[in-house]
Amino acid sequence: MKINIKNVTHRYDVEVLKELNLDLEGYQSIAIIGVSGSGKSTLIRLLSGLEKPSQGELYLNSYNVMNEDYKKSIGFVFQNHNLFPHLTLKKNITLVLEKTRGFSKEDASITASKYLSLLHLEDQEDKLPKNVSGGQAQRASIARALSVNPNVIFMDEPTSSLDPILTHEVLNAVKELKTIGKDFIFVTHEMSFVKDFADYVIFMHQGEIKEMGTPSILNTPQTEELKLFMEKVR
Ligand SMILES: Nc1ncnc2c1ncn2[C@@H]1O[C@H](COP(=O)(O)OP(=O)(O)OP(=O)(O)O)[C@@H](O)[C@H]1O
Repeated sequence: MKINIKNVTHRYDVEVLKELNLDLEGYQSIAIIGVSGSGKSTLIRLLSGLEKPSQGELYLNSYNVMNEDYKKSIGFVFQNHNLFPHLTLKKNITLVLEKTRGFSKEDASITASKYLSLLHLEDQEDKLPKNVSGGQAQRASIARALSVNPNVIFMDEPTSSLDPILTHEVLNAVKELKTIGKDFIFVTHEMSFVKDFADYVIFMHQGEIKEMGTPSILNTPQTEELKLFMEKVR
């Protein structure tokens, strides 16, 4: 994928991203890491077009991310699964496909089953979110994000609400998606997942990109901030 960030500043009550510039091309799976409050979620929300920057512009694959066509070409997985509680896992997907993508009932059903199976949920599709594990619900929300056939999938700490076993289960399922030909941009605190899945890493610190490069930067930090971060997460 190709990312171009031009002079982006974002503020809520204070400035959380500061004059960010970035030009990247040729990576398929980009991890954004950093301590809590460093601006990772803000950056991924801006890149996905969920929020508009206070200043500056962001482009993904040459689309301005505020473009409505762009927004239809991406999928987003939130920290919590965000499924409709009153709908089964399968209905959570078919509803989106029918209402926002114009799928017929039959096509929506076939597509939902296909992606639920890909995430190993074929025997759970008729259950409500409250009747499956947190890991299964999060896998269903990944299936939902994939079902609209996006070019890029964003994941904002998809395992932050899960225990270590469920985290492992969800991340293993994501690793299996490496070969499906999609691009991924994700925030995570799981460094082993970064090493296994990412082909590029962006390390944020206090609203700035402090270091970036292939995952090997994690083994040889050049800045004191990344060195300290790696000591904390190890
Ligand atoms: N909607 C908001 N309103 C006001 N301040 C916000 C909002 N969202 C984030 N912030 C602030 O912006 C800063 C960066 O937050 P952000 O969520 O991007 O960091 P993060 O690195 O993703 O943190 P975490 O790992 O805890 O999710 C923090 O100081 C946070 O309190």
